Amino acid sequence: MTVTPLHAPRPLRSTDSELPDGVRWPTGLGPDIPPARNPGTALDLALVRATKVNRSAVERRVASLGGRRTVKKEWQAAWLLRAITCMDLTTLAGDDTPGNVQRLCAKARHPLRGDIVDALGVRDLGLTVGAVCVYHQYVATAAEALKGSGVPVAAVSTGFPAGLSPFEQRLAEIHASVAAGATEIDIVITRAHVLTGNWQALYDEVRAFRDACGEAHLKTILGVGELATLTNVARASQVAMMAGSDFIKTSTGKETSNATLPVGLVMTRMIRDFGSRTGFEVGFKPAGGIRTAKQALDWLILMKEELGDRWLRPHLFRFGASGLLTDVERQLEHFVTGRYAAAYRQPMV
Ligand SMILES: O=C[C@H](O)COP(=O)(O)O
Repeated sequence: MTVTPLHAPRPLRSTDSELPDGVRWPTGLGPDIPPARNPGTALDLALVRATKVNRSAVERRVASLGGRRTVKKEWQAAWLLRAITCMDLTTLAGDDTPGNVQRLCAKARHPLRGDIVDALGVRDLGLTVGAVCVYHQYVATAAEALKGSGVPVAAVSTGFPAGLSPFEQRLAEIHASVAAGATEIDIVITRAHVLTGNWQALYDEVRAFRDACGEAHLKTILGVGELATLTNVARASQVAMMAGSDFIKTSTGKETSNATLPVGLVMTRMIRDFGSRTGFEVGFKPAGGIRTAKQALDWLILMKEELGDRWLRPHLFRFGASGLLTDVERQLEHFVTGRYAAAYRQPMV
């Protein structure tokens, strides 16, 4: 199959009618019904090898997205609230401590300052982020700090970020994080399997990680900045879904190039194609370098355009981001006060 920019443009305002009225919480999208879990399929090598991506077509389609929709004022505030609910609030730093993980979890429970929440009139929503994402070392700390909040703990795993530790060790890492309280596991693939076209090895690896996760949900990080071509990104996405991934995720945040819209377009097209062939809805998580509210809106527009409203919900969409909430909160403060605050007014930890 070839990825081409064939998606018909949609009118701007009419399709926004399912978005919230003013800053009142979006009720028009219906409840966030979890999708049936993707059990995976057999590896379809013929399909994988036949998949090719036309880079200039992808770039044209991405360029057209900016003009397709703009969200302003109260609509923008509502979309930004939505972005918060889809955020995997992340800390993956060498200097992480139990103290800053606990403070991050407090922020995850109450992502916006109380005065902004009240000014927006959204206190009764009990707004939280989608998850907190940490190294295995801090899973138990985060699980304890988030107890009773309904916010899940996600652990990066399997030798994150390079994914090159011994295979048994990578499996053991998943088991340990699940035992410590992680209900979402973000694994990294062996990029060499993609670069050498060893799709069977990639499939077997992701399948084994999925089995090790048990009930925990598996997010498969492709490390797109190290996969050389968009065709490889498309093929790796397919194999990851065939092997039973619940989500496919762009990046670790540690590569030179991380989440970009062209890569996002390719991966969402693969999700769409997998869904139409199997009936299973796979989630998408762009991660790495997403720092501004404007970027968040661009990603939400891409999701709405390419996959539809179900992918504007945390069951099927997450941002992996360590710094995004600061700017989102700043923009929401501007919306309610008309002034921009300094970033230190929205401390993360
Ligand atoms: O999975 C999440 C990423 O590591 C976050 O990357 P970031 O620090 O660039 O936001």
